[in-house]
Amino acid sequence: MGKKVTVVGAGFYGSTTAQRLAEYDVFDTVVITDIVEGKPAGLALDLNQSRAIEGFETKLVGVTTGPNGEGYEAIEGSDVVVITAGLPRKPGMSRMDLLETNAKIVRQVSENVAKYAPNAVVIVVSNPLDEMTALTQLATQFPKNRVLGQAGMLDTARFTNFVAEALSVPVKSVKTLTLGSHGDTMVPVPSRSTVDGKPLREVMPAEQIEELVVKTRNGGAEVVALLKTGSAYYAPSAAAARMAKAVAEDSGEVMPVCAWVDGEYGISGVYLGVEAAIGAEGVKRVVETDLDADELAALKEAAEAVRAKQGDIATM
Ligand SMILES: NC(=O)C1=CN([C@@H]2O[C@H](COP(=O)(O)OP(=O)(O)OC[C@H]3O[C@@H](n4cnc5c(N)ncnc54)[C@H](O)[C@@H]3O)[C@@H](O)[C@H]2O)C=CC1
Ligand SMILES: CC(=O)C(=O)O
Repeated sequence: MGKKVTVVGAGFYGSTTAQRLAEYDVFDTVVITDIVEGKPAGLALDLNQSRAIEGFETKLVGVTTGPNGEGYEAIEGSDVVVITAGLPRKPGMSRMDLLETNAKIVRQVSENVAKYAPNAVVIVVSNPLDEMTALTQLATQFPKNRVLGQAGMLDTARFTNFVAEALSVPVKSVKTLTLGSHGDTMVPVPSRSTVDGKPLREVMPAEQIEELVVKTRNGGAEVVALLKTGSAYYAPSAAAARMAKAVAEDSGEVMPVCAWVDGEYGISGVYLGVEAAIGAEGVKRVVETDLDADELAALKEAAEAVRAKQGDIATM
């Protein structure tokens, strides 16, 4: 049977994710849902009309859902569900300021996903990301490997871009890594970063690396401050779409994602940004990498910060 993916939320993140997923042409169907009357259907109509130009066969279906789960039958049989529903930040807001509002939205969406797409892998993007990923697992009661969050790919892509720009080298020649939370305790990992295979620390002074680490942590806020009306979506949707593709193709590709950590790095019982192999079952395995002592300490600190918040969301 053909593959099916659902994108919940037809805002900036959801619509660009749906477009990327359709253009990959690896799914038979992309369903896009929102609570706004007509918007998902309009987006699907528009995207379907681009098929003849872009040359993809994937069919898009847009559905408006109601407060009591009306319309959710459309997501039945989804192999993957990407949850983008929720408010984005405005200038001056932290991701954590979205916690209570988005928790209500994500819980309602998750309960319907559990009911109508009980076998799906769920990729969460709504903020605050680490907490919303934990909440989705709680509300769906899906196995922990089948619920993961998108953040690390985006944060890593930002770090890579900043290094490439600073050194005026092709993006392709740069490899970086970012772990930890999608927030203040994000952990960019210079020790695992290279330029043309050479350690980043050999080609860039320590102070400049530190500047780019800080710029990476503020990567999302910098875009919010410029856009003023919402948050980033081109790079974020590229990351979520790649994760959904890896699930559909059962590729086993290793990506930085928010995954359930159970003993890796000496950390247990928390959703955290780590590298993981992604496939049909979601997270196939968490992949540990060597970290410097200070990077490992920062990752443990991130785990404790996220754990404290993930406790609160159980009651939201
Ligand atoms: N994890 C990450 O790296 C990133 C996360 N985000 C987060 O993604 C979320 C979406 O961002 P945008 O698309 O830019 O916002 P947006 O405001 O453009 O779209 C959000 C959409 O969610 C819809 N929605 C609200 N309640 C819903 C429900 N119960 N069911 C279905 N749809 C519902 C709204 O009607 C709206 O169309 C935000 O929480 C944002 O902070 C954004 C960028 C990066
Ligand atoms: C919005 C958000 O989380 C980001 O751009 O990183």
